[in-house]
Amino acid sequence: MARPLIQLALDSLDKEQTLKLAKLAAPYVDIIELGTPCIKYNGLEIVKAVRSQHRDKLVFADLKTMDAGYYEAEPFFKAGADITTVLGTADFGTIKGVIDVANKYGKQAQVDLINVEDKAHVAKEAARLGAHIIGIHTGIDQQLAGKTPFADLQALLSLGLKVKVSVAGGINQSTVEQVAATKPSIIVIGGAITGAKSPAEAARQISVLVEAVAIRAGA
Ligand SMILES: O=C([C@H](O)CO)[C@H](O)[C@H](O)COP(=O)(O)O
Repeated sequence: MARPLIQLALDSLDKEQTLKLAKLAAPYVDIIELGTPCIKYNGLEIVKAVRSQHRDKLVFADLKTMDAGYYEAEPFFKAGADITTVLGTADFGTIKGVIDVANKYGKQAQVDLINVEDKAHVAKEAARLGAHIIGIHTGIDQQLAGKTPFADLQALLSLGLKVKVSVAGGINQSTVEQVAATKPSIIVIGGAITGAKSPAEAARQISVLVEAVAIRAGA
């Protein structure tokens, strides 16, 4: 089995701290995400900086677009982002706009199902519109209320849509094997790496755990 890609989520407002964390964890991750707080604070410049420092990684701009999809996402693709996000709670016209502009640049649009009531309906429609990735996402505030993404991930995967599936929401060294075993395309890890005493070691541990699950599944 091809292992899921590992996405490092960077949610700090501090540009230097963001670049430092990206550098420390880069050897162990496939995708570097500029999280929504980071993108709102630092804008296009942080995308350009990460793009130029990590030519071999996918750069993810977590715009969480809610309106004017094509118009909002285009400058981020031009700046070097490979993937941008649009909210599943947005109008399908907005979602289509982000998909269209992603296709124009040979990039990818991710539909984030955070706070979406009928996830199956939105996921099916997003897939029909040509979304490249659909994301199950338990947000930071939802995590504080004790929620996890695991049941929603199973439900989305069981739809069998022809689209990549990403999962985010408080995943750490204790839960990443259980998540990897369900075979999502992308596993997002934020706080478990960025909040660790040694972010590089935490990222290394996670990559070893994900690799081990893939090897066991292929055996
Ligand atoms: O997308 C995120 C959040 O909504 C803030 O924008 C996080 O990057 C995502 O949840 C991953 O971080 P962890 O939950 O800390 O793993």
